[in-house]
Amino acid sequence: MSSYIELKNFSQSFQVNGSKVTLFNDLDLSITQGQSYAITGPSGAGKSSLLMLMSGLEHPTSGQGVYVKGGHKQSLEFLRPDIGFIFQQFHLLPELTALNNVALPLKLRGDKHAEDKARVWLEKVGLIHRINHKPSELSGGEQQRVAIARALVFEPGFIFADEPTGNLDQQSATEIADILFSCCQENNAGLVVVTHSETLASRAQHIFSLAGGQLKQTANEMLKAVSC
Ligand SMILES: Nc1ncnc2c1ncn2[C@@H]1O[C@H](COP(=O)(O)OP(=O)(O)OP(=O)(O)O)[C@@H](O)[C@H]1O
Repeated sequence: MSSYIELKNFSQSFQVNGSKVTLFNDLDLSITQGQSYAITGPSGAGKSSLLMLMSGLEHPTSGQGVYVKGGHKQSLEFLRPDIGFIFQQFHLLPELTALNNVALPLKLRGDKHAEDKARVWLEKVGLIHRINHKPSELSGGEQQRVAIARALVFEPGFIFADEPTGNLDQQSATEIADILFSCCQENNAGLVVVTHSETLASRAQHIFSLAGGQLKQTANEMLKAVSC
């Protein structure tokens, strides 16, 4: 039975200098393990905010969010140990080698085989020859490969990626997208990608556009045609 995340009637607004700013109202969305999703939309539409809400790391102004695992319904806070994050700026720890960056989530969970498992993941993302390099000694594309390995090494049910190719040239972006989608598929992880790139979005099975507070599903075929 696949796990899933369900958001119902999600609304988010902020008080800025005494006036109310509404990002979205009554938004509904379901994310199922093993499926891939892209969220596109203009700058400031609330895509990153939505990612933080669906991961349970922030709370909506109103609405219900549930995480259903093994048929058991629980609040979104219980999702935290079961999600991996990937960011545009990589966010690797600068003092640690690639190996230790990837091993860290396992070490924090008390896994005695953390480094062996990290090595396997660095091999999967094509970086076995760079395991002792620190982030400053790696290219942007290599750092993002480390970040993907770190996000997936503890086999979470869901991966949330915020502009994962935003800092990369076209060739590195294509390579990173290949690795990200294939690794998530191999691990049966649900993948949610927030992006301005139509090329990246078109790889997802489900594509949404967030604009003017409305989340709308886009026909994948249409976007694929545009991005070709
Ligand atoms: N805590 C907060 N208080 C006030 N405003 C906020 C807060 N968090 C986010 N915002 C505002 O919400 C809006 C949406 O931000 P968000 O980063 O989610 O947009 P985005 O669609 O991901 O944009 P981009 O594509 O540029 O990254 C922005 O105008 C931001 O300033």
